[in-house]
Amino acid sequence: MLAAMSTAMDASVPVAEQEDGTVNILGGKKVAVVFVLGGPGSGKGTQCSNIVEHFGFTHLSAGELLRSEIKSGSENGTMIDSIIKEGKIVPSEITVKLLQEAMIKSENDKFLIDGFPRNQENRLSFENVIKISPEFVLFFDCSEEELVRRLLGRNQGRADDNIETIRKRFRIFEESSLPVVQYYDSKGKVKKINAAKPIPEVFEDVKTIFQSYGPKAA
Ligand SMILES: Nc1ncnc2c1ncn2[C@@H]1O[C@H](COP(=O)(O)OP(=O)(O)OP(=O)(O)O)[C@@H](O)[C@H]1O
Ligand SMILES: Nc1ccn([C@@H]2O[C@H](COP(=O)(O)O)[C@@H](O)[C@H]2O)c(=O)n1
Ligand SMILES: [Mg+2]
Repeated sequence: MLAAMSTAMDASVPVAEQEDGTVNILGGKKVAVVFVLGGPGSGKGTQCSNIVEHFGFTHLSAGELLRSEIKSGSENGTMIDSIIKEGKIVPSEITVKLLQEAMIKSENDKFLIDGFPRNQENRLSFENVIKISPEFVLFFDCSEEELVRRLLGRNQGRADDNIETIRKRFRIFEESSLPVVQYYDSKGKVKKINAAKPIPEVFEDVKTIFQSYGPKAA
């Protein structure tokens, strides 16, 4: 539902109310949000970079935001660090606040939210705080055997890319993240990609999905 309200960001931008009559964290500015999910190492970050380059989205990786929070020496840093090393999921209020700050700071109206929502608590917290429904969920599907190979070969110095934590991350993915994918699937919102193919071939399939968002502005 469009309403002629002014926003803090740009008074000329049309604003949208949610179904419950409340407005989103961007003062009601209409934005496109795509959640990007898939097992650890399925290529979410790799493909998000391609989507940013071709379609002008802003990429917000929940994992990256949490790692930056650790590096910044914030009061929650030590707690976040130990949760990530255990492959567990950080309390939603922390992650949603980081996403909220990043979205408010950005002037873009198209966001890829990578690695989120990781569980139903994440999903509900985003719905309640951010008040934006995703356009769709991009889901990268790949076998665990291939994912282990990729994660052990990633070499980016991540504290969770060791076989012990990788196994824990897979279990959390199955127990907590797949139910979120199933939830959105039941609403017809999941676009599943075969992520076992080489990177350029995966991107060909991704491109087909994003075609309607047009090329990145020059
Ligand atoms: N289709 C692919 N085929 C082979 N290797 C790939 C493919 N996609 C990504 N990779 C490689 O696999 C590793 C993991 O990719 P990436 O970091 O994009 O995954 P991710 O889903 O973001 O993982 P995480 O959830 O751990 O952040 C990287 O080294 C990347 O170069
Ligand atoms: N919504 C999220 C996303 C991530 N985490 C934690 O960060 C780790 C790394 O995430 P990547 O997406 O970069 O793989 C992940 O294993 C979680 O520990 C989180 O808690 N909540
Ligand atoms: Mg990633």
